[in-house]
Amino acid sequence: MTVESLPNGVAEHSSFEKHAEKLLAQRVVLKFGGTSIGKFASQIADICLSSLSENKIAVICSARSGLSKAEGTTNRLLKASREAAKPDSTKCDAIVSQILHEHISAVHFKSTELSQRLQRAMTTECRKLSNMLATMPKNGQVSPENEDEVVSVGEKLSAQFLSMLLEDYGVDSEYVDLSDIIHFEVLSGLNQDFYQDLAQAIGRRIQLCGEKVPVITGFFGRVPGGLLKNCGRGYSDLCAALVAVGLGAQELQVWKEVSGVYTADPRKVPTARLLSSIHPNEANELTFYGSEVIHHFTIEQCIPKIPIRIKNVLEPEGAGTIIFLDDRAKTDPYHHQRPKRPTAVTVKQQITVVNVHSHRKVESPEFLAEICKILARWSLAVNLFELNECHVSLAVHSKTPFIKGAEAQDPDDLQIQHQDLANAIQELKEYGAVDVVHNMAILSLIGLQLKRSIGIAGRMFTALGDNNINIEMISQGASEINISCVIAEREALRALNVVHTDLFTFLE
Ligand SMILES: Nc1ncnc2c1ncn2[C@@H]1O[C@H](COP(=O)(O)OP(=O)(O)O)[C@@H](O)[C@H]1O
Ligand SMILES: N[C@@H](CC(=O)OP(=O)(O)O)C(=O)O
Repeated sequence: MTVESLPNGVAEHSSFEKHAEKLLAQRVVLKFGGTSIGKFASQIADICLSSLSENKIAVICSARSGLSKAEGTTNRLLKASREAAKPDSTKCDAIVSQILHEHISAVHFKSTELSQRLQRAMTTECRKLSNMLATMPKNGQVSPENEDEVVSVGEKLSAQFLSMLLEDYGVDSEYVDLSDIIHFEVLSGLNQDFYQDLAQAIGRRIQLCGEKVPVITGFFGRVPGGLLKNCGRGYSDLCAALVAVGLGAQELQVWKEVSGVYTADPRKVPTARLLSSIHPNEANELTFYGSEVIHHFTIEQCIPKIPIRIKNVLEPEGAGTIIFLDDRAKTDPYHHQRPKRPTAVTVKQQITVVNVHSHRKVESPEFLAEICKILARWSLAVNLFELNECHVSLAVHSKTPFIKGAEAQDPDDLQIQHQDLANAIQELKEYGAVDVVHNMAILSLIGLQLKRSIGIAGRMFTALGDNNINIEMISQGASEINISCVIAEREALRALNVVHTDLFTFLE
């Protein structure tokens, strides 16, 4: 229909134009986390409706969690896959029944027909899961491919749920399963070419939905070597980024239960302030050093093309925090002359410090090379590294650092990681005297402005010293936007508040 063919005057014309604009407009991609889907499904439906009135949208879902991620569907599925690999396990059916029961009890639709359709679809999905678990090899090992296939059921269930919920709200929607989207050749591993091809494949698949709102699994496969193994938990953020790139979206919105990125974790620092924007490098550094607001692969994929906005499902009208390249300097000529201050402070707990004093039986370069080889052999990710020719101090996280939501990991995994650390320490002893200090934390001050400011590090260390907080190790310079130090874990919360008060509240 053309504008001229519209039967009546201006009102129709403007509503037509609005419709045409919407058709031509780039999409907004909305990603919802598992706990939000578990606790706030009706708010999510309202958010989608409100966004739809202005934009074309695409929706990505993580697997449903009840009250916490630790008790969420993904954790239950991981447990089921481990159980299925045992020769004598009898627990799989009970886990699958519990997952199905939790999903079915969350369905409170107006339409009985839709409720029944969804219940049937979810029952079929869980029956397929049971069969899959029953036929898995019983050799105590779960292959990455089998683990992925089991875990993907979480996102399949939640995306089907949300798609039908939107239907129940009168929105024409389509469930999109990306668990078998990879049908192109993966030539050399999961590099940027792979992610580019994947984003294009995802974009093509979603375009098939036409005018329907795509509700997409936050899980994509079949990833060579496994999605979980390659990307870790929190992969739905990455999936959302690829959807956004594949669609050339105008913005990726990651909806959470916090209003955005704050100057410190708002659950730990009551005076923390919401940041209206944050540079991608700062956001990545925050994620790595304990403020896991978003999986860092997400940022890598979206930036510089697509801005990411963190928003709160419980406060949808808030602007949230935008993660994008810093153009404040362009729009605000006085930006660089203002008092230099850090952007945020964060703390990473469960750190072990390992000090190795060389017994000088090998030359210094060999000593350092051997230490690095041992760390690589036991897959230990070192958060801080301090060295001179015959002494090395390492701050190691007892959990794999890039895993968002690592606190939700299974105790078995943690046991393996502790064992890896113990094995590494044993090998390090061949090269020197080793002492190990457990129960430490890394406190990090983060900000692009740090490289241009004088005296901030001194001020941070003085604030800690004035409050009798002992500093075990200092790192400044490896990253020019981060000043970190190691302190006792029992002081972590107090240190965070002390530094926040001194550098964010008083440094105005
Ligand atoms: N600087 C920070 N700004 C905002 N949230 C932070 C920060 N540091 C840590 N967090 C924590 O990150 C979490 C992110 O929100 P949440 O909705 O709980 O995550 P998810 O969607 O992964 O379940 C919150 O628990 C919050 O306390
Ligand atoms: N369900 C997956 C993926 C994910 O991203 O979860 P969430 O969006 O709830 O953090 C996990 O638990 O890791």
